[in-house]
Amino acid sequence: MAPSQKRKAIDDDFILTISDNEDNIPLEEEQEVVPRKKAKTAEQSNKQKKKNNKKSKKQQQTEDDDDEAAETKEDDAADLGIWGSKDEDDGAMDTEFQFVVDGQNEVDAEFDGWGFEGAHKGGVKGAGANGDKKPVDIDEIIRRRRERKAAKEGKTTTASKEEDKMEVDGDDEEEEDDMEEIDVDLDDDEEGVLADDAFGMGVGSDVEEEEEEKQDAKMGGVDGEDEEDSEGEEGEKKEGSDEEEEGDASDDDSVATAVEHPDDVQSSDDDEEGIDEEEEAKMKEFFAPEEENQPKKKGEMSSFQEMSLSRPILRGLTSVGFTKPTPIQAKTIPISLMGKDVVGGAVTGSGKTAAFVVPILERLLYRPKKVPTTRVVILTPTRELAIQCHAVAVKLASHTDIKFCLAVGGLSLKVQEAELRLRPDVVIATPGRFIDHMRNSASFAVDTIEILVLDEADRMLEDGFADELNEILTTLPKSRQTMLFSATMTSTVDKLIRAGLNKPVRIMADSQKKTAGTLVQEFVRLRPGRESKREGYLLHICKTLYTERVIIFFRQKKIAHKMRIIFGLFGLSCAELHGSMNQAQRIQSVEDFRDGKVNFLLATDLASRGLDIKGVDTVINYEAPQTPEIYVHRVGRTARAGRSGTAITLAAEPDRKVVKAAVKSGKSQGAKISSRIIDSAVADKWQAEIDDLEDEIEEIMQEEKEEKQLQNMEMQVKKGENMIKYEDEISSRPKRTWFETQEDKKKAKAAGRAELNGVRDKLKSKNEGKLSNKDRKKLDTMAERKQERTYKKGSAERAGKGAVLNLKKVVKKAGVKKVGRSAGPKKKGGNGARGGKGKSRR
Ligand SMILES: Nc1ncnc2c1ncn2[C@@H]1O[C@H](COP(=O)(O)OP(=O)(O)OP(=O)(O)O)[C@@H](O)[C@H]1O
Repeated sequence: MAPSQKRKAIDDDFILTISDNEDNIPLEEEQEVVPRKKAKTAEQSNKQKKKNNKKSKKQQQTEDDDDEAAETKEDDAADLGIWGSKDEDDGAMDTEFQFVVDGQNEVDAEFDGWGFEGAHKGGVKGAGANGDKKPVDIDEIIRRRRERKAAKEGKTTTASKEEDKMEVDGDDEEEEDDMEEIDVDLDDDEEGVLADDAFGMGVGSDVEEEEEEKQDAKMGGVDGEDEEDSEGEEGEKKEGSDEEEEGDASDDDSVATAVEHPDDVQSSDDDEEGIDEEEEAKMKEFFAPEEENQPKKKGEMSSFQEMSLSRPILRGLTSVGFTKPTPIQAKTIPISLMGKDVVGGAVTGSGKTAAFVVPILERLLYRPKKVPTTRVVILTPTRELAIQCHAVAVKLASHTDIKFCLAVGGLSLKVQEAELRLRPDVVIATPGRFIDHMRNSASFAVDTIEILVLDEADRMLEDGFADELNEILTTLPKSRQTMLFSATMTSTVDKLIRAGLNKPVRIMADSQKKTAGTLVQEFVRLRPGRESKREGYLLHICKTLYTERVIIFFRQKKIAHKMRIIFGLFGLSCAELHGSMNQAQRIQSVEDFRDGKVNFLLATDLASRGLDIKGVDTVINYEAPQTPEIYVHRVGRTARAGRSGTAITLAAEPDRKVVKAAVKSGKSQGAKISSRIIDSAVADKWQAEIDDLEDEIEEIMQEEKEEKQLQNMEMQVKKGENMIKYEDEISSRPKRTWFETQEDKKKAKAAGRAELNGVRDKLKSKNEGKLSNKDRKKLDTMAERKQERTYKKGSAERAGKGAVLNLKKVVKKAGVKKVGRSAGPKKKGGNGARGGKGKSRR
């Protein structure tokens, strides 16, 4: 178990390494590397390194070996600084900070972004080989149907009828709206940000609808019934025994089910708005003093060379084209090298991964090597993210002998067990699979872990992961260094306590920014009653406006899949990415999109966090996500690393709350926000085209279902045969155990859903376990939205007076009744992992 030694007090001048074993020197060019003892000696080694590093030619010019030049450079750096010349160091990214994105001479010729090699090597399951489930190919179904149809009609054409039609339509369309893009001030009033009539402000809030409300409430089933549509985010719950048998068992066991919408319910950004005195005091107590995260001199760390990094690490950085640290890297690397706990936040696409990977690698260079030992664990909420993080780490460590193991669900347990037996230095995992190995892989021990990283930490600290995280945190040695990162990093102490941090240094780069400065945010307003035309709007956008390198986010798998069929029918090349797919399919989709084989990636929030796919030009939100935080992550898939990008959100009434928050936050940071007007007639025309295909869509779904059933049957037969053939071996395998019962798992899943969707339980807890009529109404509106019943008429409208009257009434009402802005229910304190009781392990 955990070694009992306590973390020593840290001398600022002394940079901790994983080991102080001086016999251990990095793999290559020994003479180049000076094992670090004191920061002062590192300065000398820097000079040596710089000499040998062609990459740093520029710096070399200014910082030659003589002290004078070095001083001049230091002054220059202090003037410019990564935080800008004029600023007081407020943590914001220098507006002049430039990512050096492409064209670096020494970037590995083969380097083309992060790949999924790790997953392929890790024995990705369900790839269609060895009798595994093959994906059912929608395009193939569409093609077959067309061929059949053509044969029936005596035609030989395989071209899409719809395509032809659209070509005819195309011309007038271009002339129509087309895309009157204007910079509209969405902030029509102080309070509202959006106009009173924006996004159907009145719809769904009319008292006269109470009757209907009750009626709807009787329909019930807002929760439960949605299980099937549930969102797959981490999807690790069923791992372990099930996974091995099922192959892709964890695909539908999501934590993050999209069920409810936070419309009119406090969102978490409300929670965090305005830190009260109590919280401030807690923060002061919890975090290390502010000065500890300040570099000694401004601009001190404006290059990697100045961070005393060893040559193999510098070479790794060079090989991926990182010449200059981003602000979060510049701030985090020196502090992390000291062994301090870190809570880090920086805008999406600003290089957080390297911010924690680089210091880890640097420290590992000096580890004792006689006995291979696993010292580092990096946990992420999704498999794709872990695979990507593994790729980044492997690439950055390409000039070292550091070993990695990728331990995520959906990849072969056996391969991972074999790798873990060799005690790799770093394990990159999703929580479920990590626990599985902790409990069931005999040769894997965690009592040697010295560093733990939680990537997308705010997500990991949510209720859905609570049990898993507690299990991990209480098992890992308490003396570890812990680092948390996210673009939406919470500073709320009660939440952070869970992570078992020890006086963490809080590093918030780009603190005033929530989205990248290079991002343009567009909103397409769907007025009341037009929500049912969403598909038409989307198709119009994808056919005529944003036609390549587009990720489209959906809240439900079901809708994403339907849209995938529609896209196929309209000749748009696309791939899906959600929790109903097995791991091989998920990886295939990302690869197809990354490699440009398809233009559109139709994804759920499984893909909203962390994915770094080069050259994504556009993110489309088919509807607003559940929370402003998820919005930030979704739109952060584009405009990364200094590149430009556009996010476009279809915003109807149910999206109002999140859109409002996004606009408000965007405006406050001076983001580029505009309203895109799309002629409703055009959207209607596309919608009509889609509606005409409704039967065909149904039939395709049916055909797909039958094909899947057939495949399942074949798999069952194969499984049965294997059972007979290898009965002895299979029955002699020790049964894998899990720390949670099925019941616990269900609860955790429900908690995850509630936290992500953030609504029903909060509402209930507000009112002693009961839902008020008003709250029920909100939930019903959400349920209605889910059922795709799109617009509910008010009594005025039913009486033929039109929606306007309704709206007026609401506006009038709003004038009388001031809507309060409460801080929202405060969550109780965390579990305190350090002091928490660990469940006994086998
Ligand atoms: N120092 C650097 N110089 C140039 N490019 C960099 C540097 N550091 C990171 N990048 C690039 O920036 C991109 C984003 O990095 P990364 O994925 O780590 O961002 P992130 O902050 O973790 O984003 P998210 O919050 O979305 O997870 C990557 O493509 C990476 O290659």
